[in-house]
Amino acid sequence: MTATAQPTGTTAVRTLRIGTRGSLLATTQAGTIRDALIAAGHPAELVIVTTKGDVTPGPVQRIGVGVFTAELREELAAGRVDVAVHSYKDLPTAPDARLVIAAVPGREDPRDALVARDGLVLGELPAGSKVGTSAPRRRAQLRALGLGLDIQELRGNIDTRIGKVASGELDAIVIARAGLSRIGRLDAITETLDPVQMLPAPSQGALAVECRADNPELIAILSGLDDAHARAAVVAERGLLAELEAGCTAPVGAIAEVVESLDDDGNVIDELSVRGCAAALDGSDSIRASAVGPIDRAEELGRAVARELLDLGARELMGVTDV
Ligand SMILES: NCc1[nH]cc(CCC(=O)O)c1CC(=O)O
Repeated sequence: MTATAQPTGTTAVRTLRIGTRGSLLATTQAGTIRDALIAAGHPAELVIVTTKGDVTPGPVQRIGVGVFTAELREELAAGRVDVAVHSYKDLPTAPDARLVIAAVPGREDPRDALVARDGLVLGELPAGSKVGTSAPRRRAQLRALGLGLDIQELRGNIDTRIGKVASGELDAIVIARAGLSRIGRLDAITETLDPVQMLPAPSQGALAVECRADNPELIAILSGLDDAHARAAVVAERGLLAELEAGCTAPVGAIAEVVESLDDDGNVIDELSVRGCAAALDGSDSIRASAVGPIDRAEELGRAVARELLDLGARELMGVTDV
């Protein structure tokens, strides 16, 4: 903080306005940031911002990348809110020069989860089972497993999605485990999908805490919420996505994890493991690549995995259209 910063923990502190979407998931996520700021001595409150993604029906790949985050970013850039909390995976890969992601807090489990009727796991679903998901990445990877599943469009908030299994409209859905965790519905999960079968979306389960780039005092306050390992993982996964020139609606999965390895002298050190995949939307093929390297070269590692995917034909594969 600079010498001109207001003293904290006193009555002189202005309440920080945290912009969030109005869904239960979004307000719960933003609520954790509000609570952490208050605990650190910075009064904060939530301000609900309605986004195009909240009011437009239809698949996200048709309404456009950034539908959940663009309005929130405009409110932030215009100074109507001080902080925005996003699901990181909903942000476009292109940076917004007016803003900075001042914190990537500790991340939830990034994996996808299956919510199926009768407690079934993926391998137990009979061919022809109706499985709801509209993310092209999930659709492509599910098809590539060759289980003969009937993949159906699915949107709406988490409760609506789970409700379609409870009502019998669908046999199962695939959804981010993090979302269920945040709203206290882990009980609905019948299987957490191993990344060997289903690689999650780049930055799934992570939050982006954003503010204006011209506010160093606020950046300093928010950086107290940053988790170095979560940030490194997200930087690698997003680097992979950016190198593929793809967005959150592309059939691309990635996961980066901090793992322990031995250095040349036999000492245990933390490294970053990065796995990525690109799949044809029709499930006809999918390719994978991986790398392990220093945590402080996260972006480079992610981009290197992406280049390997490109060498293996990712561009052509991602061009295969839906069936
Ligand atoms: N695109 C919608 C979205 N954005 C963030 C989450 C879940 C929470 C997260 O990944 O952080 C979801 C729902 C889902 O993919 O099932």
